[in-house]
Amino acid sequence: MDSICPIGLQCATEISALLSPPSPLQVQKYYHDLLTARGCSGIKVKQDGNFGKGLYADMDFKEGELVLKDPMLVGAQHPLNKIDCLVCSFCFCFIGSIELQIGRRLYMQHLRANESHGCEVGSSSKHCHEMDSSDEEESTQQCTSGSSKTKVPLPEGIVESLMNGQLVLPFSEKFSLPPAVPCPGGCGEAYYCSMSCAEADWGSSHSLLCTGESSDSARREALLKFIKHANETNDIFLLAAKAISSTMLMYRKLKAVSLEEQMKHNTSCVSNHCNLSILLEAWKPISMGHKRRWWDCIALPDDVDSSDEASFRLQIKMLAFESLQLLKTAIFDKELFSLEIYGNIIGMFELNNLDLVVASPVEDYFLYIDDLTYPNKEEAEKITQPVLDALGEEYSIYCEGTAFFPLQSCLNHSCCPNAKAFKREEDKDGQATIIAQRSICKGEEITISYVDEDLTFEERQASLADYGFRCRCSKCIEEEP
Ligand SMILES: C[S@@+](CC[C@H](N)C(=O)[O-])C[C@H]1O[C@@H](n2cnc3c(N)ncnc32)[C@H](O)[C@@H]1O
Repeated sequence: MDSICPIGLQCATEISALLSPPSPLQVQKYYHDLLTARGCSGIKVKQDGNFGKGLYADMDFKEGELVLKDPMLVGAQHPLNKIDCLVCSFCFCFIGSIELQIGRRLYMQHLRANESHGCEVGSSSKHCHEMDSSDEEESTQQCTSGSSKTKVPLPEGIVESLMNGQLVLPFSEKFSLPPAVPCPGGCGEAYYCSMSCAEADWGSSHSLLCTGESSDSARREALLKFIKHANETNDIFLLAAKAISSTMLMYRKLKAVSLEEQMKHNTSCVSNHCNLSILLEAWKPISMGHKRRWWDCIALPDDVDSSDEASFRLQIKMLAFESLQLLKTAIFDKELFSLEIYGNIIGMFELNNLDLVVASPVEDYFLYIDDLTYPNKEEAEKITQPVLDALGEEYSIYCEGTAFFPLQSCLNHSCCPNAKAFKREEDKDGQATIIAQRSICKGEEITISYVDEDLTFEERQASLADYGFRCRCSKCIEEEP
């Protein structure tokens, strides 16, 4: 990041500016502008409650009414889920064709059949919060999709024909998907539903994270090491890399605009102060999220004794340090993004993120075949039944990942909430969807439950400790022994 932080300086001013929380005025303006830009009416972000900022109703909502659809700021598909679902790396919609989705999944599973699936280090089950029980069941498929207990493999040639489009499944044209557009950088990892998604991703973060031929080879090597480390430890590092890359790229864009303006008006502003304000502008969307250092806020896993807490937290800090060193070699070589900042970005994801879930069209396809009548059904099933047998019980798997949503992350918790982050059939599109659980009056704070509302008082408080607070809602006060 040229001239923000010249080599030799320690970037102390910049680091402390990035770590300082935005002023209430800046917060108010950011969310006002965001809601206006999205044409989002009926809600407001306010900061005068007891728990920092919160989301408030600016109109009455009826029970079951949609309160908010919130597109993500930054999100990523879980690495293991990439085996099962080919989705646009920017908007996460399914791409290719029904045949490609199925053939690719069978092929990839075959390749991985003998590989062991490691568990993530330092990952928290909280990323699953706000899912209803049926979603939880579905989400476990990600870890079990390798199971071949009930599967009858298809011949390799058939799998290949599904992937290369030679074998067309009956009625699949009714479920057409956008063709897969490969990453313009040639990494072979990212695919898109359109050129506009490819360009948007390239401009917002992928140009710094692409491992394709067009990237410098030394950086590519470093990037591959960073990605491997994240895949083997915790994929939240990939999300942090996206957040940092998007800040760096936005800084460059804003700097270029500022230089152009200066040239136009024949003025000059090359001071560090000028660069710092551009940097803070680029950092603004990330600066707004509630943050704590990752190693301070991560929940202590059940199998770690409280007497070992200090060493566990140190281990997590070391893991973040390792990841940051790899990332620095790959995408920047100065000291701007310190361990403290990296820890705060990851901590922000830990405290705010929601599951990213997108429903698979493969499920709709097989349901359609099942609903056909004689003789179409019998004819179609001659071809589709062996495919279903090869896929096994989990014939359809959702795209799953984790994402930070700028407005949803303003919602405070209550054990008797008035809203819920539902994943309804029609809402499985990668956005956060907030639905009124009962009628909500204008002016009321909108709350969701971060944990299962049916847990006992003690269980709820134990789960909420992961978010760093004890709940004092009316239900908790009533139930407190
Ligand atoms: C997802 S954020 C919610 C927005 C947050 N209030 C902010 O200022 O950005 C979650 C954090 O808000 C605070 N919080 C949310 N609900 C709370 C509650 N019922 N009691 C105390 N703190 C709460 C906790 O610090 C929690 O880690």
